[in-house]
Amino acid sequence: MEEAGRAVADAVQDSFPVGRVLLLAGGGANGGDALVAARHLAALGREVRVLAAPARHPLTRANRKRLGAVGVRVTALNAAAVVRESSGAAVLVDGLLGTGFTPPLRPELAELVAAVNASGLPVVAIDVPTGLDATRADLVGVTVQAAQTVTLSGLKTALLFGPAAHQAGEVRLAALRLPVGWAQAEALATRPTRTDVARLLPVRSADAHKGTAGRVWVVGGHPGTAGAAALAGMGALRVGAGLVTVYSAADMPLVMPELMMQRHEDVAAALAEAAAHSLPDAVCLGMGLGPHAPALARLILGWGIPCVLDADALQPELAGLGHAGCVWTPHPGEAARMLNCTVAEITRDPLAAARALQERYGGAVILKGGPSVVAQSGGLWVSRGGHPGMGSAGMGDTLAGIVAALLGQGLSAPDAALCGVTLHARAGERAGARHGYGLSASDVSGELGAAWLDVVASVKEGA
Ligand SMILES: NC(=O)C1=CN([C@@H]2O[C@H](COP(=O)(O)OP(=O)(O)OC[C@H]3O[C@@H](n4cnc5c(N)ncnc54)[C@H](O)[C@@H]3O)[C@@H](O)[C@H]2O)[C@@H](O)CC1
Repeated sequence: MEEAGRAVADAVQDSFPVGRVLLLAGGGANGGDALVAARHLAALGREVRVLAAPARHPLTRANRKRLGAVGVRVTALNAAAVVRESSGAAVLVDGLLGTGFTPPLRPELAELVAAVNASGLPVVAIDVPTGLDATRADLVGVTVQAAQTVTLSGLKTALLFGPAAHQAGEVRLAALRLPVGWAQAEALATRPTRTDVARLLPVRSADAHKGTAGRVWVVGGHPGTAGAAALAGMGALRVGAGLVTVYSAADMPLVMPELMMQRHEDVAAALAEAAAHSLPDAVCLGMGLGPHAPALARLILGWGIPCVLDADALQPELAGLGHAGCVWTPHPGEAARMLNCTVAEITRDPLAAARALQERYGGAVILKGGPSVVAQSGGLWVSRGGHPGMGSAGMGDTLAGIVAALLGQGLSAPDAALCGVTLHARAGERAGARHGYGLSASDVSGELGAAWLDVVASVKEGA
């Protein structure tokens, strides 16, 4: 609690260095953090006002005494006091409820939340804004709208995804030194930086050639959806695959002359024949593939080589067939089909959904979204970056091709998944800066080379 409160005081001092600070403290440990923060802010010479509920937690009680001992007066917490004390304050610290909140909010607390939101003050929330259930990405009722949330120990679902994340504002992670085992389950997701990702990217030797840079097969497209496979092929070429061949039952648009096109009425037979000759380094399948996708997925999974399963290849009948080298890339709708649940259940807790998909299907999983979650047997990673314009057709096809190309260049499935979402997001930011919401998947492909260079440059910049 001492470390938590100090981290909150530091954040307030950093972001709102002048003016009076109004702190609201609930009766639990979240309130205790607020009382500690008040003591540290007072020690920094800040003018503080503290409104507190009766302390229920023993450490909260102790910290209330310590605050009194340094001369800070604590006043009873109620909505009228919040309105009164807001006037003239520069910032409000929300320490009403944290992870101990069980919805629904009791009426007296709902009244306090309404008063906080009506105050017009910027709010720094401690751990999670009051009214958010830390384990859910949706809203469960009235919630404090924070400008900043200082979260303790680890990231929480509510701070990463959906409408809940909008309530949290800018999220700062205060890494506390806690005894092993104190960290909560929801803190297990980590958010690698670009520098972390840069260290995973493949580095070529000077004598590299097209045969050593990864031979990738793209299996997709059907009359009407041929472009999906073409986009995956473009994505693969733009992150450096040496040779990319597209197998499809449909005629392909000539998007890049470097893509090799194989059109076959019977794609399964063509693949089997080619595989008898030699297998590629990686396969990417499912984009616009249509009804034959599950049978083709079984064939390709049986080869045991690195592969990406996307779109039509994301079927419940393939549960348990994944191996260490495969990456499944569902969006929430496909994830719901794979887990036989509703889309709302997926988006309410993407971390749990990604974990469940990985356990059921094997290999690594990219649950796509803003942000995406990468699940692998060792844990969960949450992606950074991206652009809202990326919510358009074909973006997932591009990502599938990117990940396949990285697999083909020798990355493990989890590393290819993490590097893939990072490069895709960075390319989306670059293309989004030029095209805004008019962004297309081809635009993103065009920025992949520059995105790769940005990620590599982050090591020098320390980003
Ligand atoms: N997890 C960690 O590693 C740490 C956690 N700390 C703090 O501890 C907090 C959790 O503390 P607590 O478990 O004491 O819980 P909280 O302080 O979040 O909430 C407990 C209080 O909420 C009330 N409450 C619960 N549901 C309610 C509802 N529906 N309507 C109105 N009131 C409701 C309870 O009666 C109780 O008084 C974290 O959010 C964080 O701020 C830090 O002090 C230290 C490190």
